[in-house]
Amino acid sequence: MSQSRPGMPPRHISTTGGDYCTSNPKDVRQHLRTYGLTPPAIESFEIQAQRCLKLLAMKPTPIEKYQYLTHLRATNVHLFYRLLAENIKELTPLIYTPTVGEACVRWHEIFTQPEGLYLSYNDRGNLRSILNNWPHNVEITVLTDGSRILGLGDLGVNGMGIPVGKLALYTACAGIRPDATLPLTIDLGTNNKVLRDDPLYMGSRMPKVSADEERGYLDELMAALTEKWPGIVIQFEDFKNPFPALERYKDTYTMFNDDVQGTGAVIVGGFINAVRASGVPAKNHRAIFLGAGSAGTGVAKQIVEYFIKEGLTEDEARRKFWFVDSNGLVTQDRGDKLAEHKVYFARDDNNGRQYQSLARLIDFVKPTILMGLSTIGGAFNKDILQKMAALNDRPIIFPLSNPSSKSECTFEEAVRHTEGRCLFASGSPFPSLEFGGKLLTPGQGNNMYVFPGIGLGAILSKAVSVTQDMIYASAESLSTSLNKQEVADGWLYPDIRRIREVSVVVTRGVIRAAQQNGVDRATELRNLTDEQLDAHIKESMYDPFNERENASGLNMNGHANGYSNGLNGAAAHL
Ligand SMILES: NC(=O)C1=CN([C@@H]2O[C@H](COP(=O)(O)OP(=O)(O)OC[C@H]3O[C@@H](n4cnc5c(N)ncnc54)[C@H](O)[C@@H]3O)[C@@H](O)[C@H]2O)C=CC1
Ligand SMILES: CC(=O)C(=O)O
Ligand SMILES: [Mg+2]
Repeated sequence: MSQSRPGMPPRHISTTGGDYCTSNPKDVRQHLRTYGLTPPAIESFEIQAQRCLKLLAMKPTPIEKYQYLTHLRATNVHLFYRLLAENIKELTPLIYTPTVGEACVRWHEIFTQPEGLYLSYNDRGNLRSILNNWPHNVEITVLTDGSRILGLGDLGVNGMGIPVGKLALYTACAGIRPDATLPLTIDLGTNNKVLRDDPLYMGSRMPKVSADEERGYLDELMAALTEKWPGIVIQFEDFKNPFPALERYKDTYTMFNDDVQGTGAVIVGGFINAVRASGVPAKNHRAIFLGAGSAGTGVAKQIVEYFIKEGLTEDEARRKFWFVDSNGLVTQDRGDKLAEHKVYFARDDNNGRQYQSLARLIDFVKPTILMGLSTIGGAFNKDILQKMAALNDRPIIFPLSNPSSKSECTFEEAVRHTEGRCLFASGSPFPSLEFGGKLLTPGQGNNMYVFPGIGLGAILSKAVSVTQDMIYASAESLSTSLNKQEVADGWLYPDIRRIREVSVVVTRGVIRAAQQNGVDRATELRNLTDEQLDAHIKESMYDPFNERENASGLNMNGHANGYSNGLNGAAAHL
């Protein structure tokens, strides 16, 4: 790894096509003094991409492919994003769920280079000055404490893979410039003793600090981030208990919680289409949720809002949900102290019966909808799925836990055990399959369909806060973003290959909601027609294919992209 010179961006945070990029023309090579240090050919993107894809194919396992792509991003950021743009469906599972899950579990073993900022509990009092070490102007950060990474539990600072992966999607899906993104992991200790005892673990070896200590630390961090980068959008991600911070900061900072709010929005987006396709009116639906954590209750809260818009009273809407957690059906008389976020949905009509088994609860509730946000892989077994099929023409089955190993069922299981009749979306991707002479394609109910647009909408509108209306607007916009073919094919979510177009629609909805709520500071956007606003959104997006714009990126900080004077940083793939 080559070192940066003082005052220059560290080499590991690539904002360039790379000093040794084989597409650099002769004059750039001369300017960089790299002439002769790369093979003579001046290569097109297509040729470089061919080599990258060949190299990728040569890597036998997903984690090796992940490592290769990490290396590519670190050494030639524009090539990485071009490749991603052209192969988004194939590459997303490698840089995001499911592979990012394995990468986080093994982060301490596979770590080769820093890709974000780590702040520790011992750094308190100095957070503002440490932020100065970050060499770029930041517009958006994804922040985790690693305490609930996907459905994999507390992974401490190993959780860094999540901010890195989410922000790569911000760039790929919503065109936020790579150098405007900050992956941020706070090390407040971990309750994962196995990791703490592992000599390779790179975080502090103490148990997680108390809730009071966490609050004080986050207060300092939020103020520091906003002072350093006024207008920064802060996305909280994969906190075991995200509710206190969301409640505390939502009205005073431009922040949102992706697991509670983003997930709620993405599921409502697909759910609106599923309800339509089911043929059952909204008022006749009944939902069982396996898992009553931040994501489960976040999703249900947003669906309540949808049901209210469909004409139900809030109480009627709330009573459409039966939540099951690790202690069984969530009821008011269960005998344990319910966490605050579950109280709203706790049942009082269980006649003293405490349902422990999902199968028996299905017999009792006769649900039209089964949602999984429980982290329990395989929980929707054959018996459960067949019960749903027996009760409904088009059962809505959403196994949303991540990564794939934690999915409550696979697409294939859902299709086979419902005779191909289910309306399906999962958190992690599953392949299409042939059934009954038809090719069936699963929906992916993953917050990646909305968080890029929520973030970009907040940035462009210069929102002072991220309101509930902005979140809901992202859901509604997503539900309208399917094209005619996707609707005709019965899809619940648009094709991921159109994610950039979808992000424009979502971003526009978010900006309009910010304007209606009066939280926008970019008030000049209020006068734009939708067409003009779409054009403005597209224009603001980083385009890895735009040679001109990216060439000026090469000159960031007044330098051509020749920071290193050694060969160590040479891109092995080029
Ligand atoms: N598809 C998507 O976009 C998203 C998916 N998720 C996934 O949702 C899952 C849950 O996330 P959070 O709600 O934040 O976690 P959490 O830890 O807050 O909640 C997990 C819930 O599952 C329950 N649970 C655990 N074991 C159970 C069992 N045997 N039977 C029934 N319930 C059980 C727990 O009691 C708890 O209520 C994770 O796998 C996460 O990856 C989260 C956010 C977005
Ligand atoms: C997708 C996501 O945010 C999660 O599984 O936590
Ligand atoms: Mg998450």
